[in-house]
Amino acid sequence: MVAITLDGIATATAVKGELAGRIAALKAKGITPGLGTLLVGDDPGSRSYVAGKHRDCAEVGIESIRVDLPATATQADVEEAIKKLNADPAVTGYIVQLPLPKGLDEHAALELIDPAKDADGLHPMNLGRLVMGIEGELASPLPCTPAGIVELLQRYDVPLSGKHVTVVGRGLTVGRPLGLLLTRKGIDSTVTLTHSRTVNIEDEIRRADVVVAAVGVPHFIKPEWVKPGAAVLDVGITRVENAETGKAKLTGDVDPAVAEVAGYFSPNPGGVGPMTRAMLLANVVKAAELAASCTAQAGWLSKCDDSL
Ligand SMILES: Nc1nc(=O)c2c([nH]1)NC[C@@H]1CN(c3ccc(C(=O)N[C@@H](CCC(=O)O)C(=O)O)cc3)C=[N+]21
Repeated sequence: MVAITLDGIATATAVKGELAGRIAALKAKGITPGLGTLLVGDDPGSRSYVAGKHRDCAEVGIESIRVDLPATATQADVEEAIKKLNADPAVTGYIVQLPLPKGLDEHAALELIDPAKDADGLHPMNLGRLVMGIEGELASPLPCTPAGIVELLQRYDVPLSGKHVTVVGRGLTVGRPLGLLLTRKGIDSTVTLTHSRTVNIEDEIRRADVVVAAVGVPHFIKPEWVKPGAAVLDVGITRVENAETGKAKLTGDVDPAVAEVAGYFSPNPGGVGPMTRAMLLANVVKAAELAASCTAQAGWLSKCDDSL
């Protein structure tokens, strides 16, 4: 069997196309959605992702506001930059690119983000709303990678209800919130959330209808661990820079031979990464819409800005 490719590039293009009308409607009301990014330090991977996000914004007609701080920035510098983004009316949503350099407190930084502008859905209040399973007007923005994973699976009609999903990795941006999202009413998967201390991890993977690998260990998932026909999503990425050419080699968490056993396979690059970026744009547009309709407490907004 050769797996059906879950094409994240094509699917992200479709998602972006669907945002165009909403962006036009906002602009007609005099509102331009604006994505802010805060990047600290000079990690080449982070630089490349942030650059990608700004290109995406330009492509769909969203403003982007880029704030870069040097690797030597202190916690106070980072917090001051966050407060400025909270106050900047051109920024309808923003992200603090993670990981922050060693020594900086990520949790304190995330907690300072105005929840109404939290384009990553990583503010504790928004994560709390995800835990509570709040939907509709009160729903929080979803973390972009989990949202992108579910969107990709749904658009390819991969069954999730009652299915067993094994998530490999329990990180803040992927594994942990993905477990919460997949077990929501309406999605209804059964989730096994595995990590580096899981005993016999291959057994947990073998019984999965859907495997999501987000560990950052090159080619960790082996073909003999995968149930034939399962959907396998390769999320983790390891980047090795070639000092001479300056080019980076990207290696996913899944052994490419898995594509011969799986029923569906999302490659890396070209799979979940572009979907993550598309979901970020969707969150920014949604934040701008909520600000525009001034749904105040009903939305992610803690306050209603009459100037909008
Ligand atoms: N606050 C925060 N939010 C994030 O969403 C976040 C983050 N921090 N830190 C790092 C991870 C990683 N991440 C990626 C997004 C897109 C691609 C992506 O589009 N990748 C392309 C290839 C990109 C390339 O060539 O470098 C692909 O998979 O096809 C990859 C990785 C978002 N993250």
